Amino acid sequence: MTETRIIAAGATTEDAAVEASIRPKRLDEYLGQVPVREQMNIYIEATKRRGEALDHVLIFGPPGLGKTTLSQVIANELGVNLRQTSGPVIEKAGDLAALLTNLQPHDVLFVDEIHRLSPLVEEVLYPAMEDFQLDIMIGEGPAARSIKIDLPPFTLIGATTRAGLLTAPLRDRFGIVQRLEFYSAEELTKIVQRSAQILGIPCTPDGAAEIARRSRGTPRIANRLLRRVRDFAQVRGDGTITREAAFDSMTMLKVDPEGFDELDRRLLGTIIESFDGGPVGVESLAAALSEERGTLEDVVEPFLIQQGYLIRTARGRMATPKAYRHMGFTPRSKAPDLFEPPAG
Ligand SMILES: Nc1ncnc2c1ncn2[C@@H]1O[C@H](COP(=O)(O)OP(=O)(O)OP(=O)(O)O)[C@@H](O)[C@H]1O
Ligand SMILES: [Mg+2]
Repeated sequence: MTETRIIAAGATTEDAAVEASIRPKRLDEYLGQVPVREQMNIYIEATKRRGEALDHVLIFGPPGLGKTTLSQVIANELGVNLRQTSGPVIEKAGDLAALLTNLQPHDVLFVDEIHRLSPLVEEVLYPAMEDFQLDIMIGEGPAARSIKIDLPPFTLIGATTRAGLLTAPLRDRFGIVQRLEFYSAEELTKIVQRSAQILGIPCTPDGAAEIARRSRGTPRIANRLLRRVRDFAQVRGDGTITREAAFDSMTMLKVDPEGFDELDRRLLGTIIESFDGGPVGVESLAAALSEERGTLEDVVEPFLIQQGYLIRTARGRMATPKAYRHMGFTPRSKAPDLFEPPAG
């Protein structure tokens, strides 16, 4: 089950409790994501000087990379209120109207999972984003009429795991689009060190680096592994997270040196063993793994692709020679033609 993966990128309740204390609040605490940070710094500064609302921001990236955190950092740096909601929660146009009419000028409305807004709600959002105007129907039947309400200038920050899930008209209404990338081991080492310091966990640089290396490029996973390794270090050692403590506990947790967990390995193993290395369509793969297609696409594949273990071709997913070697197989000798047209 995805939910029980130690390195699952989704948030657990325990994460939520600890995240409150270690979540960065200012831009200079938001580590890594250098281009994003530099750009946002300029946009925020310029907006403040002009005394305007920041342009609407779309943030996309796999789970746990810092979308919610960035939206909070932006609101903090702007010195405005942040209202948080999510796509599936806004059921009716009226729900959105209630949220928008309660905003103070320049406030930020954060809509998580914005790709899950209903089409009706989206329609209402367009003029709100473009002209700060609400166009809503009140009443029903012959008595129905449309009214216009002026809104305070506000900033919509939308977050989604994949930009491709958004409708084009919605995507076009965001002036700023930021894509979060997986973090490097060096960046994650800094994140682990910062969290360890806040939580009062003694941790050597080597220990932090070992945790970082196995965190699948994801801060949420790094922070979670830090807490698990702390347990281990407290029970088996003197409480200090050393490289050995990190190494041993992660062996016990079955997080491999690449940060892959069981689902990553099952996915690569299945492509190699059951589908001869691919190409295999994502639906067949999901069925073979008894996982949802969305989980594979949003959570598992992005990191494997970024790390060069998996490629997407017109005909499906393929395991790379690197994947064969990691899984203990000999790579196939003949490189398949990647540009073969899709089978009829
Ligand atoms: N740039 C960063 N620097 C330091 N810590 C970070 C950074 N980004 C994220 N984190 C840490 O990782 C945790 C997860 O981040 P966050 O909740 O923002 O991810 P998300 O992208 O919103 O995930 P989801 O898709 O599940 O909503 C945060 O609590 C925070 O402590
Ligand atoms: Mg989030």
